[in-house]
Amino acid sequence: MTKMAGGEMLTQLGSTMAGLMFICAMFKQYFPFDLQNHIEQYAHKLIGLVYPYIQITFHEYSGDGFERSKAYAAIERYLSTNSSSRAKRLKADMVRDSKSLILSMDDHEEITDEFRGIKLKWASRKNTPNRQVISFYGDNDEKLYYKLTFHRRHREIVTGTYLNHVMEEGKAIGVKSRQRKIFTNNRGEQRVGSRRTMWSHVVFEHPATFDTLAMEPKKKQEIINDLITFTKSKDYYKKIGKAWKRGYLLFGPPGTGKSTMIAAMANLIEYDIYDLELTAVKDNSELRKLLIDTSGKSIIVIEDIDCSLDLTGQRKKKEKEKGEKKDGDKANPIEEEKKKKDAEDSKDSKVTLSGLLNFIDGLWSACGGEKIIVFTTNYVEKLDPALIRRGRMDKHIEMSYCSFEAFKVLARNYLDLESHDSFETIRGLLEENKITPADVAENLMPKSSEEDADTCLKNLMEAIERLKEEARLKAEEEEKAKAEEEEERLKAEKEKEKEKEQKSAEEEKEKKASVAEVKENGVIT
Ligand SMILES: Nc1ncnc2c1ncn2[C@@H]1O[C@H](COP(=O)(O)OP(=O)(O)OP(=O)(O)O)[C@@H](O)[C@H]1O
Repeated sequence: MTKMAGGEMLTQLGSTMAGLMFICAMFKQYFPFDLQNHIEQYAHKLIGLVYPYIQITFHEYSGDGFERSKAYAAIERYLSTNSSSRAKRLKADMVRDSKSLILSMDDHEEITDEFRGIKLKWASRKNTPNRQVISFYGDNDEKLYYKLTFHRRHREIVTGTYLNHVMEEGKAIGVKSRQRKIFTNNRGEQRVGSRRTMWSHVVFEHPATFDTLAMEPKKKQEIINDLITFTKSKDYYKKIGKAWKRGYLLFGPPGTGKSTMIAAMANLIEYDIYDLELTAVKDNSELRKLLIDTSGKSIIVIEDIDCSLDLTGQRKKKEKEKGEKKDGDKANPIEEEKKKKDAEDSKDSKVTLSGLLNFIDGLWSACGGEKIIVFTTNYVEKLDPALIRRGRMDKHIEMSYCSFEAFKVLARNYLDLESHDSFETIRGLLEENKITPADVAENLMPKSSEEDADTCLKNLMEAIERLKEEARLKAEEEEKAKAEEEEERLKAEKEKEKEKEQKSAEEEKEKKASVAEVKENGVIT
């Protein structure tokens, strides 16, 4: 056999390609579309007999063509991490709900993947519709799809394990890169695409994390472990036959970080937040609808549960202490109007305690994937034990006044301080006085560029001393009021006693008079 020179070989390859292209063009031009289809089908069958590879295609839009295929999206994300370092041509896109650009293989690009020693080929393809078909069906969209090719001896492992692995990885990447949202139900029904929902949302961007949360480290770590264990326990919950959900009850005085904790939780496990305003829910069936409309990987929050529902099922107007209007504040007409509307709404609402219990652990509560339900309250003792019993609220977390350990977290966050001469004094002050982390944080925040760490710590110590003095005066006043009350009570008791004595003296007198009358007249009346 004569050896061909490189240039000669290329020339021959070029002319072969040109020949093939010519045949294809003739084929497309002179054969009717239906006949082309038939010939292609037979050609595929013929190839299947001698070709040892299997191909699976994943179309971007399948079935009715309205919804983007979840499998396609998962593969896109899986390949975005796998292909971005290997493919030569990439395309970048900002996918809906994603916080960053998604890099994926460009159309007609190919890469190989390896799984348990098996080599697989992924290709990104695009079908440009045939003109005859466009004119007939009016469908002129390009169809994107991925094609997976592998040797037929690996069929079982690919269809049984590899594809699951791709889907799981793709979904996990999706969860990591998606923008998280915070939903609220107090804006009435909304239309999202073709469906209606009671939830409206914005992107959730709260910066709180467990690092910035002031709390005893041991307690904090316990909560972190609990949350992480929960997120990884799908199989465990399945095994024990329990819906994959967990309830947290956060209780403590205002300003101890209950809302901050919820934000830190959502940021840690990357869940969405559904902030459920119970006073805006009409009745139990609307509550159930709202629940069904929540997605998996979400934290459903009911803040100040004691203000939203009383134990007989009659709802009260929500009056959060922190939001109450101070005396002398000018009335804001919009606020006033809103309050009036809230009050009217809450008169119409009929959510009952049993409706809420059903919401937490009824049959519907298992729908839609993993969920965390959080209740917050300033008055845990006001809640019905049925509502917060273990199993419903699995973890009760007390958010308390600022301890020295919690203060150290705030000092590190706000002032970049690990230690300071004043820390021991502050430790003593915090042990003796009740001050919320919110108040400590407020004092540690520099109010101007002239305020350094020393000034902020001094401000804090003065604030605690002031609080101490206020608490002393308040205790004195309370003592005085109590003493006055006691005095009043004793005085009232004495007067009552005196009245009683007077009354019995009068009765005695009357009795004596009537006896004398009987004696005198000899008649019993
Ligand atoms: N434990 C904490 N760690 C860090 N910051 C805190 C903590 N507690 C309070 N803060 C600060 O105080 C502010 C108010 O706290 P937050 O709203 O979380 O308290 P809360 O307990 O939810 O109050 P309420 O019961 O009134 O809703 C927060 O924005 C945060 O800056």
